[in-house]
Amino acid sequence: MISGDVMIRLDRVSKHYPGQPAPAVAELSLDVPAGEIVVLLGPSGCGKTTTLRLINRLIEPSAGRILVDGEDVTRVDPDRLRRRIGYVIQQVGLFPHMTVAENIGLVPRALGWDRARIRARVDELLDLVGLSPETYRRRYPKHLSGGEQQRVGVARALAADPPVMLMDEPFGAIDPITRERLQDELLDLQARIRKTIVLVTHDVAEAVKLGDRIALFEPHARLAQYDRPAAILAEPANDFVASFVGSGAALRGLRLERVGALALEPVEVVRPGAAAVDRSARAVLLDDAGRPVRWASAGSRGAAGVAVVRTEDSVYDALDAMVRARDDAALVLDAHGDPVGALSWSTVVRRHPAGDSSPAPSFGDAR
Ligand SMILES: Nc1ncnc2c1ncn2[C@@H]1O[C@H](COP(=O)(O)OP(=O)(O)OP(=O)(O)O)[C@@H](O)[C@H]1O
Repeated sequence: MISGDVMIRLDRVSKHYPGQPAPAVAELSLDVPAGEIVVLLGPSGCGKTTTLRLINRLIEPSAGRILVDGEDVTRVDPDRLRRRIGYVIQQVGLFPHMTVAENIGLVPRALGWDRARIRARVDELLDLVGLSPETYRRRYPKHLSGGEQQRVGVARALAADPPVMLMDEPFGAIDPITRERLQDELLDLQARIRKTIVLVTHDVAEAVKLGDRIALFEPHARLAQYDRPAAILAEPANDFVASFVGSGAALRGLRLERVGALALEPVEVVRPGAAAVDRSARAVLLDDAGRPVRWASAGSRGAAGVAVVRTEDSVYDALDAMVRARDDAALVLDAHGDPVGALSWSTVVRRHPAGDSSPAPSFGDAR
């Protein structure tokens, strides 16, 4: 490793395509920490794909140095380099005449693994990306949905367990619902495998959701800002960044805040057949199985049931649940599913953090 935890270092890297008036990438310096997802975000033509392909030497730099795990990539044999760097692209690029198993097993075969080891690895990877090996290993790419093909593409990139993954608009061609699901799956996967991932997108929402850090480019790969998503949304470095992240930035920022970080109001739990005792607290009526049925107190009136969220959910999800329940508060459950308080709309809007200035949640359990 270079210093600290840097896995990829771009050091004043430029790429000037022959015949082009301006460089596609100009003197770009960027450190990618090990185990993080760094998103390259920016308008079309700003050099995101060029930057990505410089890292695995699909494109050679005109100037500057690129280090992967401390090694100058121009000094490494390209085949050896690419085995250490998984690569996932929008068009997936599965070979149509090969089965899913053969596609995933490409790199292990090139590495000379024996058949039993390849087969075991293929099944392990299919499981990892949520595809049943029995169902999928013998299928051909044309018999898979776009989302399934994308999962196979990810499995193939992971085949030789590379420490680094490059993903170029991996979910670009996928419908919005499947796209959300694949993004969630990528985050789940990353929590388990902790790769260093560089991912290209031009979608701000995707960048905010997936990125541990976002590198936001202006045209010609000029780095406008490199920071945590919350910082980019809250404190854009210049007018370009502010206009690129757009007017929905404040709302998007709520996806990054957890319900548990805000002050909750006390909730009284009322069991079937009992009445609320504490008139000052919100009371929620549970059914025999302990599921919330409706608010039992004055003040809160979910026209469409009780909005329920968990402490680890985002504040954005809490607002979404409130809007759907047509209510101004959501019941908050802990990781065990037990009620710990209520989050009110006004707390979100005024953003009261959890702390000693607010009343601690308290529970009357009237039976
Ligand atoms: N092989 C090439 N030869 C000449 N110019 C190229 C080549 N590849 C890319 N370019 C130019 O380099 C610039 C950066 O392109 P690049 O594909 O890296 O941008 P991008 O940010 O990934 O764009 P998009 O989001 O549209 O994919 C563009 O002006 C593009 O036209």
